[in-house]
Amino acid sequence: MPEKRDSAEDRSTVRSLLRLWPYLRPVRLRWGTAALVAVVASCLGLVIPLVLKWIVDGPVAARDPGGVWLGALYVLLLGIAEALLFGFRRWLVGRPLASVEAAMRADLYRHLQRLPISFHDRWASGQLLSRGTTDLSLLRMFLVFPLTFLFVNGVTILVGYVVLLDQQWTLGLVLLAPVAPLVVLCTFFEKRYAVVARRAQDQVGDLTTVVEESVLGIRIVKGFGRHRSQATAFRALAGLLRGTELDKARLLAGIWALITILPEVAVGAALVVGTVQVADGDLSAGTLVAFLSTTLALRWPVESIGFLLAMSQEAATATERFFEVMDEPEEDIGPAGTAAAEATPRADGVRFEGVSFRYPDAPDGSPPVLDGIDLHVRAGETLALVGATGSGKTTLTALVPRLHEATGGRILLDGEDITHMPRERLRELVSVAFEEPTLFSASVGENVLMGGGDADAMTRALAVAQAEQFVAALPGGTATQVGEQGLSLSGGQRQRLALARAVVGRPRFLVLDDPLSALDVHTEALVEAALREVLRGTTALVVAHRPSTVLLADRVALLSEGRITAVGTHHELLRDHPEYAWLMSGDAEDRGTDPR
Ligand SMILES: Nc1ncnc2c1ncn2[C@@H]1O[C@H](COP(=O)(O)OP(=O)(O)OP(=O)(O)O)[C@@H](O)[C@H]1O
Repeated sequence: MPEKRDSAEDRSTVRSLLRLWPYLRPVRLRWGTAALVAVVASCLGLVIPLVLKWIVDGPVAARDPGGVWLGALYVLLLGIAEALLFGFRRWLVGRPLASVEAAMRADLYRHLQRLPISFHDRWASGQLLSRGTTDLSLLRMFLVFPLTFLFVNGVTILVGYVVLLDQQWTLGLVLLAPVAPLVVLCTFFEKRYAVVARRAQDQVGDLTTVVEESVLGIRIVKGFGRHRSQATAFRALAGLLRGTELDKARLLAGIWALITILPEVAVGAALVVGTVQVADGDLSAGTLVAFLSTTLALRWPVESIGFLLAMSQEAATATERFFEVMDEPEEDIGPAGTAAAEATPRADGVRFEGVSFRYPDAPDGSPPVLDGIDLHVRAGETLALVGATGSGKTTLTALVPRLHEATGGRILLDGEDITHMPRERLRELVSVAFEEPTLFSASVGENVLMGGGDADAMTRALAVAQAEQFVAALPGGTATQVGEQGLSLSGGQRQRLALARAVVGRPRFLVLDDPLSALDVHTEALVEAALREVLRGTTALVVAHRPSTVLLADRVALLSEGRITAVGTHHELLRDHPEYAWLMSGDAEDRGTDPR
């Protein structure tokens, strides 16, 4: 994962949280009303001690039972009003804040779809998953509770202290004594907690990655009997996370203890001073009762500050982690408008002119994967790309739909530079199928129609990919659910559906990265015969490892160490280029070594 860890000090908690404002803005009225309702409810709690003072100094002193009952009724009504108002607050914010979380999640998902492949190459999927789930849930909890209560409790404490100072300023000052040390301690705590909270949230991401990999790779894990080592790796990470969570708990326990003990000591001192004052006749018993009840009413607002700060810190970290992804630049969508699409370009096929490419995360000084590629795939032609493993074939094909950006040179489709085309149009023109076919949790039909076209086109495409028969035999035909949540298909069946998806929209340009590798030779021959029909009007670049696939092509280009070293027909290359002959001989697969 590329992001900085333990970087919570880079940005203050408040500055991090302020970035949530655009999401909060639509619900600001409701949130503001809810906060006001909570302040009123909380301050109602401070009226109760004043009623107690009235009861003690009034009806109790005058031995008037009717007055005491009346006072008790006031206290009961105040309590009920406080509870109702808090309930109302919850109702006001519950739904709007859930929609804030939903909006953030939708934005994150949309953004992830638009980030370049190089971003996804760099980031572990578990880190992205944890940001979209755990972090956003943390943020919703923060918006519902700590954000409101830091404000509400702050106002309550302020009002409470004004009431206390008003009742007896000397006792009030005794209670205020711990405020300064507490502010210093809280600041120190917040800094330490920020670092640990960040570490914990990153570790949750790492753990998610391990779980995800183990689930996706369960066949390998079982096949190689690696469940013990996977479990060990999982336990190690879980142990790390447990340690970090314990660090958090220790810090929280420490600050909670201080936040509880210091004010309690001050209350004890105020009680002693107050009792002496009552004994000296300087203070009424009712005032002392009211004073101490107010202090008790302030206990929760004061004690809660510790964990409210902790939750705010976690929310700030979650916000940082959310915006680390959101701040990543999206792929540029290319020039706006469709003017270029309307001007009918000359049919020129695909041209690579001096194209070079180096992966952004390649080590410094390493040679580029592709270097000065000049290649012309004529309009309507099928060109096979052959090369040793690791020679850059997949990389070259990925440059055509701009899954990666060429770092030098240019690629022209029918004479038009692909960087001058809107990306959407480019991807309409170019269709792709990869050796590793990915199917989504959707029906067979939906998977195929991702490539465009209609029901008739799908029937044709399934026929080309020789998938008609097995699809018809599926329990629900093309409506059968496949992918992770659905029926499991064989590798060859998946490849054929991926191929159908690539050809269904009858694209002008087709890029196939060894899409028939999992088929038996008979099925491959049938697919190729049908593909030849499709490819007649299409310019195609096909990565090939086997002579049977190469025979599908009009010409062949040999890629060697990132350069095109020969172009010609299969037979010309077989005759003139030992490396090609070696690659096609089958010995290459058997020996796994290069003839050079
Ligand atoms: N995301 C990446 N980051 C850095 N280097 C990469 C990345 N993907 C591939 N490479 C490197 O680029 C080189 C070419 O890889 P590529 O997948 O294009 O080869 P290939 O010819 O398609 O191989 P194969 O026939 O085995 O599929 C390899 O050395 C590989 O290690």
